[in-house]
Amino acid sequence: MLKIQAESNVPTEHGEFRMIAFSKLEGDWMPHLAIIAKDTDYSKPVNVRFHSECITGEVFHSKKCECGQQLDAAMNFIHKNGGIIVYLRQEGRNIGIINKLKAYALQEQGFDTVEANLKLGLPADDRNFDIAIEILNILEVKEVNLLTNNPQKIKFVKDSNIRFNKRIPLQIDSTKESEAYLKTKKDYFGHLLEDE
Ligand SMILES: Nc1nc2c(ncn2[C@@H]2O[C@H](COP(=O)(O)OP(=O)(O)OP(=O)(O)O)[C@@H](O)[C@H]2O)c(=O)[nH]1
Ligand SMILES: [Zn+2]
Repeated sequence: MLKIQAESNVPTEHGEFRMIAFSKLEGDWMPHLAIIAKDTDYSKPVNVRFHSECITGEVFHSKKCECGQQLDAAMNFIHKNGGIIVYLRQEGRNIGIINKLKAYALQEQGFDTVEANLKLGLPADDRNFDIAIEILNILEVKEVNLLTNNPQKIKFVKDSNIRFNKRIPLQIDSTKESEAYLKTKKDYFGHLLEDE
């Protein structure tokens, strides 16, 4: 059973958060994390971001995607307005960093992000958000405002016991390197992205 393995306060550039590690196993090196703003009011809809891990974007500031900037924007918003970032160990839409780098190598040859996964015999997106729902239940969250552009994340909440109040868009301006990636998100996955 998924449970809280450890928790502590963490001061960050965006302010102080409570960080909680969730896993079935105590010795897990890659637990899912909840990063929670101090004054979060659970009696109102809670601002929640489901964020899938992206080491290239978040740690190394890759320009190929907007994950790092989305995480920063979400931390900023949540520190100001209360809420929770559920940080999911779903690197590369859950294909892992080795496969993501293989997919990037194919993208260098001209395949888009979806085609590259399919060419590797992998699904375009191998994620589900059941574990994020489980984490919200452990935290006793009843109703959410979801920070996302991804309709799949909204569907997972709507199909769960958690009430969906509204979506908060989390759009980052595209760059020349991320333009094609964002276009594929919109055209193939139906992401709710406004034209710039
Ligand atoms: N397979 C693959 N994964 C990628 C690629 N670029 C980014 N990713 C992964 O895509 C995921 C992006 O996840 P999220 O930030 O949760 O975002 P999302 O599903 O786009 O939805 P939003 O909530 O709108 O941001 C991360 O796990 C990245 O590692 C790529 O080219 N190929
Ligand atoms: Zn990324």
